[in-house]
Amino acid sequence: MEENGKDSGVVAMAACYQGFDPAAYLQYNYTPPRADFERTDSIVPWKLACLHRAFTEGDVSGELLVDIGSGPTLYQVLSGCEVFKKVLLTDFLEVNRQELRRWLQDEGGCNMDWTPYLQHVCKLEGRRPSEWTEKAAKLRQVITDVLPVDIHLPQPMASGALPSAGADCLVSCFCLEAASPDLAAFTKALGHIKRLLRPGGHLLLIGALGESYYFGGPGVKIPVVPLNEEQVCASLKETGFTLIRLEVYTLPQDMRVGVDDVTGVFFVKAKKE
Ligand SMILES: C[S@@+](CC[C@H](N)C(=O)[O-])C[C@H]1O[C@@H](n2cnc3c(N)ncnc32)[C@H](O)[C@@H]1O
Ligand SMILES: O=[N+]([O-])c1ccc2c(c1)CN[C@@H](CO)C2
Repeated sequence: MEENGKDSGVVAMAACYQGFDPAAYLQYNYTPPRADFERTDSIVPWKLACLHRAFTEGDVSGELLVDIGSGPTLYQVLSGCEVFKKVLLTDFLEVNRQELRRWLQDEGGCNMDWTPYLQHVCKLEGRRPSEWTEKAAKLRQVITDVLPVDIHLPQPMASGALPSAGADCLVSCFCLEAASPDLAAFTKALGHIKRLLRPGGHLLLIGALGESYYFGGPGVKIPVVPLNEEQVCASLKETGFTLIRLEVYTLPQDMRVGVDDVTGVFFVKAKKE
């Protein structure tokens, strides 16, 4: 711990993110092959299927869904937007919050066309893919804000950002392990975000397995806490979450495209008792 009370590893992680490039990040991870809706073994369709099932199997409900560490993406809430009246997106970087606001304001200038994602989730919902325009409108209606967040603070969001009882559901994808200097900080951050969730609320957590770095832009190499399934389960247990389901995706060789050294992806559905 440094004299100003900030952990040096956390300060170093924040410095790594100063070069983060939303457009490059989207290009690296959210275009084919990693986002190929014609391939059953592509990563993004697998994530969307996990999220769709988790949001629609009947035990998740309430008013408010909060996505922690949204980055420049909103695939995380494409299913949740049909279940919750209000959705908040959050990120540490203004460049990412701006990217999300550009899409929400629908005034052009976005670095991403989410149409194939909207169409794919409509299909998962048994709707015609052409209903993607209704889903886009629903998203723009329920996502009421894009707010700052810092998972390393005991109170990750500004006081008053959430109702005193907390959110009814949290989703967080590739954030904690990619923003933490080590496993202890990862686990501590999990405890911090748990405080944003009401008792009985659910956490849907997606993350990288076996990853030690990723590129957040050209030449922007960001260290990642390499996790295995046992460590994920141990951190959830240590922070008092009840594990409901853990699913694991192992990357086929052609999904390893040089933008990181990730070997697998985990999906966790857990509950705060
Ligand atoms: C790998 S990206 C994940 C983006 C997106 N959720 C996804 O699924 O692709 C990691 C995100 O964590 C954010 N981040 C970095 N440090 C953070 C912190 N201290 N608290 C919260 N988020 C942080 C970054 O700004 C970035 O958007
Ligand atoms: O394949 N994907 O869908 C995908 C999406 C985002 C990310 C990864 C893979 C792996 N690296 C993480 C950063 O730690 C970010």
